[in-house]
Amino acid sequence: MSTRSYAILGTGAIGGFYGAKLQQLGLDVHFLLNSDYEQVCRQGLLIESPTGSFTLFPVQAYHDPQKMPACDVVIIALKTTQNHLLPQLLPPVLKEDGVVIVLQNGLGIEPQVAEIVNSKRIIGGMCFICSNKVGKGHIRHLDYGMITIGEYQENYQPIKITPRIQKIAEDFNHAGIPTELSENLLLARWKKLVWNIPYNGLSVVLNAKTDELMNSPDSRILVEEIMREVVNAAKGCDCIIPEQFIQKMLNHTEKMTPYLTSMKLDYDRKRPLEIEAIIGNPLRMATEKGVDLPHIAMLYRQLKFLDFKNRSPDS
Ligand SMILES: NC(=O)C1=CN([C@@H]2O[C@H](COP(=O)(O)OP(=O)(O)OC[C@H]3O[C@@H](n4cnc5c(N)ncnc54)[C@H](OP(=O)(O)O)[C@@H]3O)[C@@H](O)[C@H]2O)C=CC1
Ligand SMILES: CC(C)(CO)C(=O)C(=O)O
Repeated sequence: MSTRSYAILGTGAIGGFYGAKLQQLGLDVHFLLNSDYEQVCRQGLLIESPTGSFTLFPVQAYHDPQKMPACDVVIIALKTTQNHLLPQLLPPVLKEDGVVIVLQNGLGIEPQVAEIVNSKRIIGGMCFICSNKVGKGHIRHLDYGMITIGEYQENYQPIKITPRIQKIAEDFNHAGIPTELSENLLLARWKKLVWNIPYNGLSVVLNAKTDELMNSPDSRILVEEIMREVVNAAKGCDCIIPEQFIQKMLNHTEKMTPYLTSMKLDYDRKRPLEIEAIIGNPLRMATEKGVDLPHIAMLYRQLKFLDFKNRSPDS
């Protein structure tokens, strides 16, 4: 049994789910909470999942990172819109030889984290999961769960699989969370964006679930055109995604239970949207390499407009 300790920064849909699974395995897990803190201290974390529902109790819950122990592995599971808090949240919970795993959607977060901790201690993770926080301390896992993990190196240079990510992957695997290891984090992030940019973006702009986006010939064309732009953007950043990958993502989404993307859920709850991490940063990275991305640039401006309007006091 591993003796690694874990800190979860942001005990929501993914942090709550993955952290609870790791604790269920018997690992030492410490959870940072915001508005759910008191409820979770009293009643624990309720995890509903098709793979088995359970209540995690007791929970090592904290409201203040200064009161948390320094851990071997820190999982960043906040929304990226809260990442401005990381300079306060991260240093107290990370052991001197510990590592940070960025389990957030999007691109360009690891370089931001590298401004807080040494870049040699950063790992990126992409979650292929459908999970929602549906109430205080209440996580509903709907489908999937796999995580792809890759070491971060400055400027996203590819790097061989290291023993430390193998060990972390073993913890996840033993906890029932399938993992895949990647030697090229930048490529893995771009591949995830082939899904996230069209579906997260269009779900808000067109007010639609995944099945609606797939069933209308018009929105399906838009999805495909945007996916093609993401593949071109990735190519401009030296990441080659085969053309068949687009069809694979389309087929996969057709089979998915109709799903409201995380960006649409945030929009409906009038929360800030992860526009910069999911669309703005990739758009800027590829534009700097000279790639023209008219659909994505338009999607970015539309989302910025809608997000601003949605959260203005008179909306
Ligand atoms: N949900 C999913 O299926 C997937 C999500 N992702 C990505 O994972 C990341 C996390 O998303 P998700 O889990 O859905 O988000 P959630 O909103 O469900 O979880 C974020 C959690 O962070 C907490 N939080 C916010 N501020 C603080 C703070 N200052 N201190 C402590 N906790 C805080 C929130 O608490 P409170 O609500 O009380 O503020 C919330 O519980 C995102 O980047 C998302 O894009 C990726 C793949 C799938
Ligand atoms: C691809 C998906 C649906 C789950 O991995 C997701 O990332 C999201 O809703 O933001």
